[in-house]
Amino acid sequence: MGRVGVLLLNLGGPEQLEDVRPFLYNLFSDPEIIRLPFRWLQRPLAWLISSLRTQKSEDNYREIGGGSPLRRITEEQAIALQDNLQQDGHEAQVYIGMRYWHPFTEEALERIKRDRVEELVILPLYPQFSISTSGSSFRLLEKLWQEDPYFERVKYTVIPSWYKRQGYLNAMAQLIAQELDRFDNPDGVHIFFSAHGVPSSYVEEAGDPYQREIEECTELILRTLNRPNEHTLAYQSRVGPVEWIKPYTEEALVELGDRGVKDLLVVPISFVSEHIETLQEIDIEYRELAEEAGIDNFQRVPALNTHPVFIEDLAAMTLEALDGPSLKFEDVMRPEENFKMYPQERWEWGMTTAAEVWNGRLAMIGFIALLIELISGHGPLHYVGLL
Ligand SMILES: C=CC1=C(C)c2cc3[nH]c(cc4nc(cc5[nH]c(cc1n2)c(C)c5CCC(=O)O)C(CCC(=O)O)=C4C)c(C)c3C=C
Ligand SMILES: [Fe+2]
Ligand SMILES: [Fe+2]
Repeated sequence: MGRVGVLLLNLGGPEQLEDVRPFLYNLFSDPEIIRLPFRWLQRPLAWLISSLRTQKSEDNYREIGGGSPLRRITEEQAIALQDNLQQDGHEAQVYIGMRYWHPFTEEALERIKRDRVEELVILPLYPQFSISTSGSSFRLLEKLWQEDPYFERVKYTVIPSWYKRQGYLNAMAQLIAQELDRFDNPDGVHIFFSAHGVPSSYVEEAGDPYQREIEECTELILRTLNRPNEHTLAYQSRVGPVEWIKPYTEEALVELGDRGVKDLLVVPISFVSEHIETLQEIDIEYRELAEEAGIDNFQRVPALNTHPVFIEDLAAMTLEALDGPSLKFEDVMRPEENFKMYPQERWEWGMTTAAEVWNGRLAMIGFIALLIELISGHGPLHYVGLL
């Protein structure tokens, strides 16, 4: 066996407040996050949306100490995985490739090349697959692979999702059981699974398996946990005006409060590290909302981070991937090449859905342009260098 590497993929997060705006710009420049009918619109729109969202995002990051802990935790996971493999007699270098912030995927590939890695396992730190997360990183990797002939030599395999693995399920069940047992009446606690949402069109039109995988993952965790508690699954972190998959976490919490639920345990399930959505959105915003709705005892299960059972399973997954058949970028699911996130496919005259969508889009662009002009004294054409 040649030199072995493991590439951990993750989203990345701003490490300090100054990073928030460029981080958001990178995120919204990704066509897997905002898909537009014209490529040329991507960057101006990314600039616009990131500018409009920076203040709100900065306020959120300020509430958790001024930055995301994602890099630190992912580095700890990488070290723990490398040590675990080494203790079992396997020499492998673990690399981190973030999609929207440092260390970027491009930097990881440079290191992999410099170290002359010959065999590589590509392991996204997302248990479930989504076009917007693992799919986006795979698409970028495929492009980088094609651009550099060095990578023709690298034998690689991709792990698309891994939420069914018993080691992961055991680690999740252990964490939940531990938190349940802190309540006075553990069996009476309502378990609330909160997953990061995606726009409904990803699932309904692009065939993103994300929602199905989240639902199946929830069932598998509950089966492993083997407790009698009632449960709910809902989706958090909606952004923008389009419809996202339902139920929404904020609505589900209010409904449970109205039903008289007093003890609630939140389980974040689409991510394996603490991040802004757990530390700020769940621990601060949703807690406040739940308490207002009458839920007196609101607790959360910590993210897996470097839980030893989880790290052991990442190591086992790596070794199985090295021994098993290799899976290429083109083998892992992705949307149709020219798929559009909005409902129209074919133009028809009259007040059709397509016409309404276009009216809405043009009105929105006009409105935003006006807003920018009012705030800054300069119009958008000035900013993109056209005036
Ligand atoms: C599996 C997890 C995630 C999915 C699916 C996902 C889709 C998705 N996200 C946005 C927009 C934003 N995401 C942001 C931060 C963020 N997203 C995830 C995970 C998933 N996103 C994480 C873990 C984080 C936090 C990283 C950190 O800094 O700790 C943000 C920025 C933060 C904010 O302003 O709230 C945005 C914006 C979309 C549009 C989307 C699906 C299309
Ligand atoms: Fe996100
Ligand atoms: Fe959020």
